[in-house]
Amino acid sequence: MKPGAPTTRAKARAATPPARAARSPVAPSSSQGPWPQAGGPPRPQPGSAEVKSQRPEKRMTRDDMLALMRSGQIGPNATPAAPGLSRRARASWRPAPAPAAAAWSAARPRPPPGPPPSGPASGPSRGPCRPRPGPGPPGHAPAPAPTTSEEEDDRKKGKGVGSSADRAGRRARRNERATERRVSSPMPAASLLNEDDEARRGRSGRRPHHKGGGRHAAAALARKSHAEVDAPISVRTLSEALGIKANDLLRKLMAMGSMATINANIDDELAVMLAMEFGMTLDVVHERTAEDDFMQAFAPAAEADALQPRPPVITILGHVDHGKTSLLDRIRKSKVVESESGGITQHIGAYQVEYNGHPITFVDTPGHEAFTAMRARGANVTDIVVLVVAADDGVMPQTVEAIAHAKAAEVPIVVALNKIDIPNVDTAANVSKIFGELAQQGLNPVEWGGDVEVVKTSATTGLGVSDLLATLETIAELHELKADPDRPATGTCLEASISEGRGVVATVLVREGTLRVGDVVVCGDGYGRVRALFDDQGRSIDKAGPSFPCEISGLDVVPDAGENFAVVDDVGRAREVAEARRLRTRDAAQAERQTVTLENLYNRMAERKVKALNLIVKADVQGSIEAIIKELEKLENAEVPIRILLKGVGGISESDVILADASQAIIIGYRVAPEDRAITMADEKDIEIRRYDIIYQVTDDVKKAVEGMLVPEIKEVHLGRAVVRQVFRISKVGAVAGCFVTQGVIERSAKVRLIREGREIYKGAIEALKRFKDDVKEVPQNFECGIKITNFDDVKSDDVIEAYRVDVIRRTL
Ligand SMILES: Nc1nc2c(ncn2[C@@H]2O[C@H](COP(=O)(O)OP(=O)(O)OP(=O)(O)O)[C@@H](O)[C@H]2O)c(=O)[nH]1
Repeated sequence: MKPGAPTTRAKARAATPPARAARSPVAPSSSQGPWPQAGGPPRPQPGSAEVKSQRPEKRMTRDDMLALMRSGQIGPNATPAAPGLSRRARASWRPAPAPAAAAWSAARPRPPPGPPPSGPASGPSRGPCRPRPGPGPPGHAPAPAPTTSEEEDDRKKGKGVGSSADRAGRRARRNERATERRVSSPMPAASLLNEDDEARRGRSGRRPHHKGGGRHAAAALARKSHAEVDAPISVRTLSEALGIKANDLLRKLMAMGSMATINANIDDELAVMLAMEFGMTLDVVHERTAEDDFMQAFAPAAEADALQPRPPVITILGHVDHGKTSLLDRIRKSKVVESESGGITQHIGAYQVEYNGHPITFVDTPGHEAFTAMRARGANVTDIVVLVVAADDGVMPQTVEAIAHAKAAEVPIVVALNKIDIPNVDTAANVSKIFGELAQQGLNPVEWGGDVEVVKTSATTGLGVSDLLATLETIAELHELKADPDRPATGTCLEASISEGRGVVATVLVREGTLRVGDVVVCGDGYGRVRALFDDQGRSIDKAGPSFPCEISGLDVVPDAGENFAVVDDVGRAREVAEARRLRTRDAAQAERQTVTLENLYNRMAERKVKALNLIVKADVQGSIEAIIKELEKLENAEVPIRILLKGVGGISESDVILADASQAIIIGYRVAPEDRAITMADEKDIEIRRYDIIYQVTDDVKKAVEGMLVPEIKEVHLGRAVVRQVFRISKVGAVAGCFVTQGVIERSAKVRLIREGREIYKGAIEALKRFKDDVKEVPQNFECGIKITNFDDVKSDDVIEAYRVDVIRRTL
């Protein structure tokens, strides 16, 4: 990547809506003293109410800017009389919130006219930023304005606070810190130039002439070659930032194939390109969002000293029925497997066990193919994977898949060769066959000179289980797993659901820090204060440290499994992050809907003729929904699309029934019950609510329903042929063909086709089939018979009657 090229993160930031309104104000230092005003009202004093609502009141116009430049207050020749004029102050008529950047001359030498800077322009050349520090990393009090202590120190030490050199130095330091806090798009125009452009510019020292850039481009070059603009960028704000008439920008945009209006927002990249067209570099400044601050919580611990050993997180993976739950059961000496519906693990479970006085965390993931996504998550939170392979079955498709997940997570794998108690499986031949299968998947057993430990186990007898634990302990020790228990907790949501009486309950795995009752957490789109914490045995606990799995209640909405969570320092900030996320989720969903509408307009019109199976899926936990959806995806077919109109965690409500009624949908309740009113309404409206607690029953039923809706296949089966030898005309009956069956059989119920001179004359049914005077059901080859064709009397000698049957074949998926 070219230095300074836009990064994915920058793009993501660009897409992040600013959360300005709720941002914490910056408390100005008491030592700042009087501040030069840019013609605006007096600067508010620290702690005053005015400080708390510092928003731009008026954007600076180009004329304003020119007036300031003329007066010498800003610009390259700014006089020391206006040394502290902030960029914000330059850009808007409003009180400066805090001591800002020094004049251009102090903090950022103004780039000379001519070629814009090439290479990374994200360094000092990005220049001063307005001081708008974020509220600090989650879990911490908002950082004080960083200038305060230094200035106070200087003041106390009697340093020449008033000397302009000192002031400039301090301001430069402040600017550096402020730049670190600021989220600025590292997307200088120079980075978007292609090599040719750069080469051309390098040779000539000037930007190539752009047709249409015109006089204003030249003027811009003469005025300045670099600008900053706050996101979101409208044509108007860009025009003000660049000092180029909005009409010129609009014309240029049109030439670039983009229609816009003066108030339309344009994206960062386009703005940077537009600035380039006028020979300028542009930095897009994004207000630091609550999300940006929130994400800091996941940064690795800064202090190595703070790290302490933590329990390993071990995930059990493997093919269905190879004994994962039984093995974990044996390890826990509990009986989880007996409580599972249909004997299949349906949810992710996480447990902590003690071995040799050390805790080990186990994550049990279901082995059913439908739970691939869940398993993937399991592999991603884990330190070590135990791959359970049944000794009587060997490496199976989901074993291979599990290996892929473990490899993707780059974690060590220990193989538990389970069910070794089954007679005749612990033979050299069988074991070496399985070793071969493992080696084929890149897991070379230690016994074969590789590095993968294979431990023979029996969940039934307990054989080898302690060897397995000892192996895991050794590997964990080798990896020196550590975490900082003293920082605000972060971790992963493994599962979440709504529980009656407890509200949203999430199973989380703490990765760093310590989670406590009363902590405010953000998890996915949800937030809330942790009302209660429970361990894997359902016991109430006060806190959960690193690698500890626990259930939390108190979130306001059900987060998606796999979402990260972090503790933040107050509910307001948590709400801000969660609400911004929900907004983005909604916008994304809306954008998706719109895209579908536009892109598939014709398809959709055609679709109206197509039958579809509409479903509403309600389930106990998010993971179940994912699993059901994944299974249903396998039933996808062009003829009967399966439309999941609504999917959600929780019981079946009246509104679900209303939706089902309006859309002729079937409601699928997976391990949830309908509310009483929903049952009554469903009865009234004849809506089908189908309840399940085993996943394959859902898919079996949906499959049958889809198959029932497929247009059946119609197949003609030839039965026989008869030649008309003579025609009998009988009053009140009509023409009866006296025939000889030349091939096959003529059945009374058959359909017939009358062929004359090789051409089909008529297609119909047999009204009567007789042998002599008797009605018969069929007449075989080489026999004579009388055939009366329904509603057809134009039969002639030598006509051929072909009999056939129409089979309607139900289609399957
Ligand atoms: N003989 C024998 N049977 C075992 C052993 N381990 C598990 N089983 C049996 O194998 C079957 C499946 O065991 P589970 O523990 O449910 O298997 P699982 O891999 O967790 O299955 P899913 O949760 O469906 O993925 C059960 O009937 C167990 O009793 C073992 O070591 N020996």
